[in-house]
Amino acid sequence: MDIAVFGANGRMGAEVCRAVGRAEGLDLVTGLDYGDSKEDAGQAQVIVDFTHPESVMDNLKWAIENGIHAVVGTTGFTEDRIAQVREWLADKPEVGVVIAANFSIGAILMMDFSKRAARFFDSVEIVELHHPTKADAPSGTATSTARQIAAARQAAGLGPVPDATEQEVPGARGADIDGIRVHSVRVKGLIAHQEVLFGTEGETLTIRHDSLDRASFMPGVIEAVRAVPNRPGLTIGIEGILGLEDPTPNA
Ligand SMILES: NC(=O)C1=CN([C@@H]2O[C@H](COP(=O)(O)OP(=O)(O)OC[C@H]3O[C@@H](n4cnc5c(N)ncnc54)[C@H](OP(=O)(O)O)[C@@H]3O)[C@@H](O)[C@H]2O)C=CC1
Ligand SMILES: O=C(O)C1=N[C@H](C(=O)O)C[C@H](O)C1
Repeated sequence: MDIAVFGANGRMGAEVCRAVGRAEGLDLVTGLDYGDSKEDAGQAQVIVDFTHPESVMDNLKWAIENGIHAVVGTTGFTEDRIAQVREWLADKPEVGVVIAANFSIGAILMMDFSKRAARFFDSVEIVELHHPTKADAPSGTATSTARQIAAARQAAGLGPVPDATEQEVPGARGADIDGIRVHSVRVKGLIAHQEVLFGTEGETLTIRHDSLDRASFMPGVIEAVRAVPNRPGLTIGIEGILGLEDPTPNA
């Protein structure tokens, strides 16, 4: 299968180019970076996008219009963006698009465990920690985790998180995503890490995941690349591709 990588000179794109090069049955036809013409990617059956939230929609529109499947790791997928992608796909129902905020198996399990734990705890906050050159805050993974926890709390009939939100300094209590507090740390030496802290009377539960190397994302990316031609339409997250039940929105 012929693959083109968008963002090929970036931290993730370069790793994906190497992973595709090693994967049996996958051929890297081209790696594109900012400003490159997309023409060479026209030969590909699947594009993989790890670019920038400001670039990804143009790339995706182009791929769908040209009948090319896409695996997207770039973050920044709001509900409006997801709706836009669905609209483009309506005109090309044979095209498959997989969008996932995180391709690492450990991170996917961390989100899954957090979703399961959500209904048992009154308090919950998320701390995401990343390398200092990350383009966005909060991370796509933290946003997705917060949304999934909020949905699980609502389904269980829990009210809003009861903890104090007063702050003398703006930002001290983090961002509010669907009622869940999210704190973003940017520190040199880190790659991608997240803690979900739950609390109730007399006990806490902390679920932590660490990506210590970008290699952690590659098995998920390669699985998604192999799967996407057989999954027309939009797939959010790779839970279904990995055989985990109950895929939930994680834009
Ligand atoms: N889903 C997941 O599992 C993961 C997702 N990510 C996400 O992936 C994205 C990229 O992260 P990262 O690799 O660290 O970022 P980098 O900045 O290292 O890489 C992005 C690359 O994309 C290039 N680029 C920007 N626009 C375009 C375009 N239109 N066409 C082709 N290339 C383009 C940039 O070029 P230039 O520098 O010239 O602008 C840069 O080389 C982020 O949104 C990040 O959050 C990251 C890790 C895992
Ligand atoms: O930019 C990164 O590095 C990462 N981005 C993704 C996100 O925003 O969640 C996935 C992972 O956290 C690494």
